Amino acid sequence: MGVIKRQLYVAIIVLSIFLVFTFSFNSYVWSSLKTDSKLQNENLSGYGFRKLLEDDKSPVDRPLIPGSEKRLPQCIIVGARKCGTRALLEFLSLHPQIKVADMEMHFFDDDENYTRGLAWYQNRMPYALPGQITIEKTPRYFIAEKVPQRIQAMNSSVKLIVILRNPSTRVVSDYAQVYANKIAKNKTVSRFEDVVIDPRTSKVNTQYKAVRISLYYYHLSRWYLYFRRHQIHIVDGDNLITHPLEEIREVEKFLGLSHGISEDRLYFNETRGFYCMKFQQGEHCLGATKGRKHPDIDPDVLQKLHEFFRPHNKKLFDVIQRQFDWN
Ligand SMILES: Nc1ncnc2c1ncn2[C@@H]1O[C@H](COP(=O)(O)OS(=O)(=O)O)[C@@H](OP(=O)(O)O)[C@H]1O
Repeated sequence: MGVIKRQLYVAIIVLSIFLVFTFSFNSYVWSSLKTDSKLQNENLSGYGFRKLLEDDKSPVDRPLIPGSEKRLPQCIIVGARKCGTRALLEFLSLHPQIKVADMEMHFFDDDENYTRGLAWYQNRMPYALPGQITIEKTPRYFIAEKVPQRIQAMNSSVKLIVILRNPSTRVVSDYAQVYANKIAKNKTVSRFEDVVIDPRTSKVNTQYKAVRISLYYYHLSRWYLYFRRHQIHIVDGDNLITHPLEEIREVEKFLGLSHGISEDRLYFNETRGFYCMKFQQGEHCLGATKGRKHPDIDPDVLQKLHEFFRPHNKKLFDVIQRQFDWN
């Protein structure tokens, strides 16, 4: 009788272990399948895109799906500020082989973040499947002294994207952004003409930060100290506004990807005056802080700005062996 009882106990234990294992395995497979189809939808639907933006505002870690992992970016959009970095990042997020970090990371330019280490940075990246390229953008990287060296220390063969637009227009755009922020905080604001021209000399105020950021040659030279030419792709920010697909095709080529964003994913939105994106369930334009109306500027001041930038632009064109129509 004792032997039968013992055998019964053993059988019950073995059966329980079997049931627990089967149940856990099934729920794992089921949740993986659900997450997998969610991931595919993310690149296909408006819901997925908005979800991506929501995740950005309250970063919730998504469950790990088999084969996907958070990787350090293989490509970084390093700037320049107000040149179309957000538009490019969002357009690229439509590509099935690209995963973008929606938030600006400020890892390499912020000492406090940098000391948190690469594992911290990596953990803030989106999950990506093998073969997908992870991209982040932080426009301040372009002008921050320590950044090129730090990025090189992370990965000396990383791919970098720099977007440049007419430097004078960039100054106006920069001013418009700061102006809007100040107005929102009830702060006093100065006229563009008063900040961009030094009243003592009547020349362009080279201490004005927005002017300094537009000295592209100066900043880009630092990047060329750490990276080879073929690692840095320059996007024409003015053309990105009017012919985004042309610039996207060049970026796809630079990243070694085939065309993954069809023409019908972008359309010109008459109300916004900019290209927006189409999804199965809707459309998405960039937020109101992109594409602000620029103030009317005194033409003489604009002319002074153009003339100021001309020699700097020439140096830039010599270095990048490419011309832009910025006059
Ligand atoms: N499709 C589309 N929609 C809206 N805006 C577009 C688009 N493509 C390019 N741009 C231009 O992007 C400019 C803002 O640049 P950034 O995104 O780099 O700005 S920021 O540095 O991140 O604040 C922004 O500059 P402003 O027009 O001066 O606001 C736009 O001209």
